[in-house]
Amino acid sequence: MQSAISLSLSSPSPIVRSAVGSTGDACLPTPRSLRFCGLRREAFGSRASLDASSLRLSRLNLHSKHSDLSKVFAVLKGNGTPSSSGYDYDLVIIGAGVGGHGAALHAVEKGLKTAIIEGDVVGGTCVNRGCVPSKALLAVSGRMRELQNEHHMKSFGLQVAAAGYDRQGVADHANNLASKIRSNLTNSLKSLGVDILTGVGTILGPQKLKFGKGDSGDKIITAKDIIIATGSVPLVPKGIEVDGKSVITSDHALKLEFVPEWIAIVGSGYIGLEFSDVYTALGSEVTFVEALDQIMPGFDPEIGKLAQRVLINPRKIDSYTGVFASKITPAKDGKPVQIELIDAKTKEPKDTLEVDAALIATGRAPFTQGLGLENINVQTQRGFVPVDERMRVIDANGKLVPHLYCIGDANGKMMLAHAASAQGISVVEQVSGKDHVLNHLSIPAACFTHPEISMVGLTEPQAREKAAKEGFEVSIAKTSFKANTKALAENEGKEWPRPDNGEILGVHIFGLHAADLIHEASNAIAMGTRIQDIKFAVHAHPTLSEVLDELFKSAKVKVSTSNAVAEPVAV
Ligand SMILES: Cc1cc2nc3c(=O)[nH]c(=O)nc-3n(C[C@H](O)[C@H](O)[C@H](O)COP(=O)(O)OP(=O)(O)OC[C@H]3O[C@@H](n4cnc5c(N)ncnc54)[C@H](O)[C@@H]3O)c2cc1C
Ligand SMILES: NC(=O)c1ccc[n+]([C@@H]2O[C@H](COP(=O)([O-])OP(=O)(O)OC[C@H]3O[C@@H](n4cnc5c(N)ncnc54)[C@H](O)[C@@H]3O)[C@@H](O)[C@H]2O)c1
Repeated sequence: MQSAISLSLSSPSPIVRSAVGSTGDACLPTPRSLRFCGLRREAFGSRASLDASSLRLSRLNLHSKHSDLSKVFAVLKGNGTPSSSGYDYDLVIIGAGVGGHGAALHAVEKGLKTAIIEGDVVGGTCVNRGCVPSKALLAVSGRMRELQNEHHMKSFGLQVAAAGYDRQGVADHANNLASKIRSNLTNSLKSLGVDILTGVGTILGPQKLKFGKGDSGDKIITAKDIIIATGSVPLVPKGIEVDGKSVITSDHALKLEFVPEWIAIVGSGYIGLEFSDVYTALGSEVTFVEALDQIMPGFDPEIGKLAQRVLINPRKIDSYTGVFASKITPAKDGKPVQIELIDAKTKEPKDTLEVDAALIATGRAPFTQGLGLENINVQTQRGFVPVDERMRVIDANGKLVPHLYCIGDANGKMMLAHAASAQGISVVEQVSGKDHVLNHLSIPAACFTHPEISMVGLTEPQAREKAAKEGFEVSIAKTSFKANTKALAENEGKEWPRPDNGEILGVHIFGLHAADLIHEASNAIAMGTRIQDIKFAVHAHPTLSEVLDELFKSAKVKVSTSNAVAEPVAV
């Protein structure tokens, strides 16, 4: 992965290339283990390629490409120079999850003396209890599905004996991958000289913090700027008793300590859907319990329907919608898990389910315990730290708290690993003297089911609502990839540009490698590339990327470039 990315840079300097190589080589397992110190929480605490640290190290190289040699050496030297700001550090980040890690790496690149405080293990949710182990399990479920698909195998002329799995082997695979990436992340911080301060970070006042076990041994430090990156934990609604065995959250499920015959998944968002893919591939029957009127309510409605046809209907999955799980009692004394369902609107009792296990996937709660927000007059809103569009923290009087930022799950803007990291980078740009506002509508998201769902920008109803409010038309373009030579499954894409100026408002893809394909669209949105220009970009044949080529070409826009021919609008 590293060499593939650095080669594509055509870097003029061999030093730059070897910088990546040597930093990458430094990513050996660390003997130092960081331990959680004193704070209680349920579980205290990227994606297409799982090696997030390699990606970030490569990104460091990518930025360095345009710099002069002294900048390259500064990056290599890392964080050793004393802060010129008069504070102990230029930047202190509380929380070494993906958000904190991304911010720290960018801060070193910018020459800031940086420290990161971590109360548990480096990598946070994504690496230890989120993206990485869940994608490792999904990699297993993808292979199981392929091997179990006799018809598909036969079409290649392949014969495969009955596919089976070793539960502990699968669990070890997920755990080992998380450990490896945790080590990589820790070493990438160390090799750049970021000070990793162990313990709970608490803000004492403006530009002042302490860290430690919360006792007299705590150390006080000062920082010119502070970033809160304390993440989130599973949200368990009232009335649900989690015992970690038969009633579990994603924290427990990722350990795959058992594969239940019948599991109820409460909540059909990202976590619910991805785990339904894993459990059904491993032989479980799944019952969804969803409070809203349809399953997968967060997705674009049409894509949701399509996904239901492929990801739900043919599998051993049934669902209850429009109901709350009001009370869940773990299995005990030979009795199964009891789930009491009430009507989401009337609150009348509806049904009682008896299942082997229940996975609670009803969202995540921001984690700000012990952070000392009261010391700087900041009140959380539904638990989230209030921020403006530049991630600057807003106090209880609606005023910005100088030099204080909050990124990632703790601010609730977009609970995704890459969003946390991008927000961190954006803040570092600002504290280094360059204004930067992240366009959240350009941040892609993906659900790593088989096949995948991906999206960027608005859903169709959101685009129509915006159009009605702002007085423009929306053009809807759709394409399907049923007979593509490269595609082994159906791929469908949808997008909605503005016909008057060609701006892309949203793109949604369902199908093989949708999570990778979305980036052409998200980059186009981020860069402000319009339909009338991108439709002339050439895609290699035969590749899945042609689904986007077709999508862009089929969009109807009124405007044209010098190369483009104006087309009539069909809304
Ligand atoms: C099962 C699952 C699968 C997921 N899959 C994906 C995916 O495929 N793609 C994706 O983009 N996102 C995914 N996510 C979401 C992603 O994990 C989060 O959006 C991301 O981890 C948020 O990063 P963060 O840095 O804000 O917080 P976190 O990763 O939660 O890190 C916060 C860190 O702060 C530390 N901390 C907290 N308080 C303190 C304190 N006071 N002092 C010191 N340290 C403290 C914690 O110990 C933790 O290490 C998934 C989440 C889950 C649960
Ligand atoms: N591939 C990815 O990027 C990925 C994967 C997993 C998680 N995540 C992130 O983690 C976060 C949490 O994921 P999630 O799936 O837990 O949350 P979610 O918000 O995506 O879905 C929660 C679902 O639970 C339902 N619900 C809530 N309370 C309920 C109740 N009492 N009874 C029945 N249904 C109820 C909601 O209506 C909703 O559909 C997401 O915001 C997501 O961004 C991302």
